[in-house]
Amino acid sequence: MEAARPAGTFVVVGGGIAGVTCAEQLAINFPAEDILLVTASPVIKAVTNFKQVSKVLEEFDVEEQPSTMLENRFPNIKVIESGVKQLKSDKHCIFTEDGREYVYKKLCLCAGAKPKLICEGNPYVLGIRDTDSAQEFQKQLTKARRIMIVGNGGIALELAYEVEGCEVIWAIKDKAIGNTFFDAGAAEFLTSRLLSEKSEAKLAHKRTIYTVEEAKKETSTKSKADYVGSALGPDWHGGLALKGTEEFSHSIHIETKCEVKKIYLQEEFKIMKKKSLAFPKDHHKSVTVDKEMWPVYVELTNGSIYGCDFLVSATGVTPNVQPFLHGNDFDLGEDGGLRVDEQMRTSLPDIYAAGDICTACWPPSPVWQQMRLWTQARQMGCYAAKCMAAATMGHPIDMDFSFELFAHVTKFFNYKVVLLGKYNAQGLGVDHELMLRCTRGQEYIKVVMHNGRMMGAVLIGETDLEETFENLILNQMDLSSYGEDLLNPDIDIEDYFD
Ligand SMILES: Cc1cc2nc3c(=O)[nH]c(=O)nc-3n(C[C@H](O)[C@H](O)[C@H](O)COP(=O)(O)OP(=O)(O)OC[C@H]3O[C@@H](n4cnc5c(N)ncnc54)[C@H](O)[C@@H]3O)c2cc1C
Ligand SMILES: NC(=O)C1=CN([C@@H]2O[C@H](COP(=O)(O)OP(=O)(O)OC[C@H]3O[C@@H](n4cnc5c(N)ncnc54)[C@H](O)[C@@H]3O)[C@@H](O)[C@H]2O)C=CC1
Repeated sequence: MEAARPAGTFVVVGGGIAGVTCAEQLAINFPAEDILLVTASPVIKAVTNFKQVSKVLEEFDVEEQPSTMLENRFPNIKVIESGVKQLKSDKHCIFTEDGREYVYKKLCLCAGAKPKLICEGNPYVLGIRDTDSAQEFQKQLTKARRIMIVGNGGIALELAYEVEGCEVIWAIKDKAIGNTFFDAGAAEFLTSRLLSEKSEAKLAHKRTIYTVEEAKKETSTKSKADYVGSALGPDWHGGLALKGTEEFSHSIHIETKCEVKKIYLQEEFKIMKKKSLAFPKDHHKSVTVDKEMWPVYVELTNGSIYGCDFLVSATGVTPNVQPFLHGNDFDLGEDGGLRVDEQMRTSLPDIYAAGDICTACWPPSPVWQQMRLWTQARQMGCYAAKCMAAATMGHPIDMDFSFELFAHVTKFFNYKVVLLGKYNAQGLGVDHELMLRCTRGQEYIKVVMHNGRMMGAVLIGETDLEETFENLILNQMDLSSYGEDLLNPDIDIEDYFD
C-alpha cells in the first residue's frame, strides 16, 4: 500500500450533485486548501444555469462532465476516480479500490442511493439510476413489444408518458397514479392526458440541457466494478429515444391496487399451465387470454397475469451506505440513510453527509420534508460544506433558508408541476381543508389550508401562482377572510397580496 497523503484534508465522497456542490463550496471557503473529491463514477455532475426562481424555488440544468472540468474551474479541487471500499472513522481515513488511503480532517459522504428493486438479480427486472442503466433500458426497449412498469413515483410517471411503440402495463399499489407527488384529483387530471394519444408536436424538454456526450467517451475507458454512477435527473430521457418495436405512439394499461406476487420465466410458466391476459385495448381490465409467448410473466396480487419482454422496477431508492458501515457505528434512519442533524453531521465525529445518502433528522420546519431530489441534493451539499467550514473556523451557522419550505419544480406529462410545502397535506391528519381549481387539459391548482393558513400547494400547468403561494405559505398569514377568492380566476391574486 502506498504512503498516506498528508493528514488533514477536507474529503468529499461522491461525484453526484451533492458531492460536487459540497466540494465546490469548500473550495470557495478554503481557497488555500486542497479539497479531495473521491468518486466511483468516471464523470461528475455539474449544476449549470442556476436560477433562483423565487425565495426558495430554484431551477438549473445538469451536465455530466469529465472531472478535469471541475478541477479546471476550481484548481484546489483534486478528483480521485476510485470507489471508497472502507472507512475507518476512528483513524479518520478512507481506503479506495485502487489501494490508497486518504486521511481526512472532515469528511462528507455523498454516495447517493441505489434503486430498490422488487427482485434483485433477475435479468428481466431493470432499474434506472444512472446513464448506464438508462442506456441499458433503452437498448432493451428497442427490442420490446410489451413491458411492465412497477412503482408509482417519479420514474414510473416519466416512463408511463415517454415510452412509445410498446405496450405498457403499469402496476401500481395505489388507487391513482403518481402517489408520491399527487392526490387522486391531480392524478385524474393527468391520467386524461396519459390515456389520450400524445400530440405529434415535439414535446418540450423538462430542462434544456442534459449532456452525456463527454460522459460516453469517458465511460468506455473505465472499468465500472459494482458502483453505480450518479443519479440521473431533469430531462434524463431527453436525449434517449424511448421507443419499442411497434409503430403506435402510446399504449398503456394501468392495473391499480396491486403488487407483484411472482415473476416466472417462460419455461416455468409453461409448466404451470396458468393463463395470462392479453393487453386490454380499451383501458379496461382484460378478460381475453393471451395467445402469445413472452420471455417473462408477472403475476399480480389481484390475480392478473401478464406476459412481457421485461419489467422496470421504479420502486424507490435505498441510501448507498454499505461501503461505509463496516466497523463504524453510524446511526441510521428508518429509510436506511445516515442520520444527520441540523448541521449535516452524522453520529460520528467529523463525518457529514448530504444528498440521497442521508436522512434529515433535525426538527423540520412545519412546511418542509425531505424527498430524495436533485434540488435537495444541491442544497444539502452546499449547506454541509458551510457547516464543515463553520465547525473548522469555530463560527456558529444558522440553518439554511432553503429548508424553511419544501419547493420542487418539475415536469410531468409535459405539464409544469410545482409542489410547495405540505402539498399532499402530509402529516396534517384530517384537520385540513383543500381548495381546488381545475380547467381540464390546462391547469390544476390545489391548496392545502390548515387553521386558515396555507400549508401547501400543487400547481400543474402555467399558473404563475408559485411566488405568491410561496410567500403565503412562508408568512403563514391568516387567510380565512379571503375564502374561495384565493383561487378565484377573476381576481389577480398577486395584486391582492402585494
Ligand atoms: C431516472 C431519475 C430521474 C430523476 N429525476 C429527477 C428530477 O426530475 N428532479 C429531481 O429533483 N430529482 C430527480 N431525480 C433524483 C435526483 O437525481 C437525486 O435525488 C440526486 O441526483 C441525488 O444526488 P446525490 O449527489 O445525493 O447522489 P448521486 O447522484 O447518486 O451521486 C452519488 C455519487 O457517489 C458515487 N459513489 C457511490 N458509491 C461510492 C463509493 N463507495 N465511493 C466513491 N463514490 C461513490 C457515485 O458514483 C456518484 O457519483 C431523479 C433520479 C433518477 C434516478
Ligand atoms: N421529476 C422528478 O422530480 C423525479 C424525481 N425522481 C426521484 O428519483 C428517485 C427514484 O424514483 P422512483 O424509483 O420513482 O422512486 P419514488 O420514491 O418516487 O417512488 C417509488 C414508488 O414505488 C412504490 N413502491 C415501493 N415499493 C413497491 C413495491 N414493492 N411494489 C410496488 N410499488 C412499490 C411506491 O409506492 C412509490 O410509488 C426518487 O427519489 C424520486 O423522487 C425520479 C424521477 C422524476
